[in-house]
Amino acid sequence: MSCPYILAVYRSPDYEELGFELLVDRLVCIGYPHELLTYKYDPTFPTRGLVFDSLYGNLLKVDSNGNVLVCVHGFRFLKGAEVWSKYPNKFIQRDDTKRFHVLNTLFNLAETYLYACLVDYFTDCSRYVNYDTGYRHGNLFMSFQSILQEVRDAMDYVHDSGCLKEKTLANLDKYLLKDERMPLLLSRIREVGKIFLATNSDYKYTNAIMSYLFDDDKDDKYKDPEKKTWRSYFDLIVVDTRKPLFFAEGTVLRQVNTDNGKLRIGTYTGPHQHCAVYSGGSSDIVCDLLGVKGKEILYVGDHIFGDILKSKKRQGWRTFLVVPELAKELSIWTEKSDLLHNSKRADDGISSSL
Ligand SMILES: O=c1[nH]c(=O)c2[nH+]cn([C@@H]3O[C@H](COP(=O)(O)O)[C@@H](O)[C@H]3O)c2[nH]1
Ligand SMILES: [Mg+2]
Repeated sequence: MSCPYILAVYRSPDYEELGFELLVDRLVCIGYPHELLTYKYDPTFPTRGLVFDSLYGNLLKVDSNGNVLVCVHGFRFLKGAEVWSKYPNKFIQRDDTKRFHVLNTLFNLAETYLYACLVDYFTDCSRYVNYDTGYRHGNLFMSFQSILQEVRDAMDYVHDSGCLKEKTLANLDKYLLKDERMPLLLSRIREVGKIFLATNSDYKYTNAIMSYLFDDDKDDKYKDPEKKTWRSYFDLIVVDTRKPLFFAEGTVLRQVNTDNGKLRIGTYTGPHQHCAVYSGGSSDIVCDLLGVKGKEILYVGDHIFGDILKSKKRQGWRTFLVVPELAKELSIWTEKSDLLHNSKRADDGISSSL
């Protein structure tokens, strides 16, 4: 199992809003205009899986074959002819990852909205001259490609510097959904199999989040000495996994000292110890430590590339992609089934009269 959005479900839109504000702060800090601070995160605009075209600065919704379904520049939706002129046959080569950046994860929602805000701002700002591939300000040219790079760097900064984690931990009730049934669910799964946790987060953050989710605080344990720590619900815990690298060569496996969160030096070579926490490693090491083969593993993740594709294609693991948005989509399909049915009938009617 991966951790964020699987075991730890962030509250939407509060968490994305926090990510967006930290991203804008970072951009302003590195020299972007202060006016950007006036943009407020709008959860109704971004959706997961959009593609940012770093040549023309557009956000695209494409189907699984690369056909462009929707194209938006800032907040302006392009009409059919405009889309055709930029994308011949209304089609893109999604494999061109230098040009097309796919915004796959729920962490990317704030980033998606930020691309729209930046393009909206620079397009309307009289200080900048608009070009097809970016903006000119005096003798400075800012390409959409450089905007992409700077936003990506800002995103990594927000994660790596710890500012997002710090704010999340300071207000866990606001940013995390807690489901009291989690310990029971994991206990039931463990009756029939083994459970492991593999997360890219570090131990300190994982421990804080999981302790909160499992009510694993010291006062409670004092009252009830039988109470189990969150770690006891797992057969194996690996942090700092660096997926997708984890599914290939991986990194050195080290043991975490759970008293102080520090890594023990040297590569861990001993047998697996229950309730121990490891850092790094690879999917092969997980199989060895648990004594299982690839196809015996069901891996639950929310990242179609980093979690699902890599584990399936490289290791033959069975996979389970969590797509929380589907619940909303399905309820729309159910609630509006009459409308959708009538619209299909009208379509069929038009086709048969042609
Ligand atoms: O540098 C980064 N740039 C990113 O775009 C990014 N997206 C997620 N994360 C971090 O990944 C961790 C979640 O990992 P898992 O889903 O594997 O539990 C969490 O700790 C996240 O902070 C990022 N770090
Ligand atoms: Mg994840």
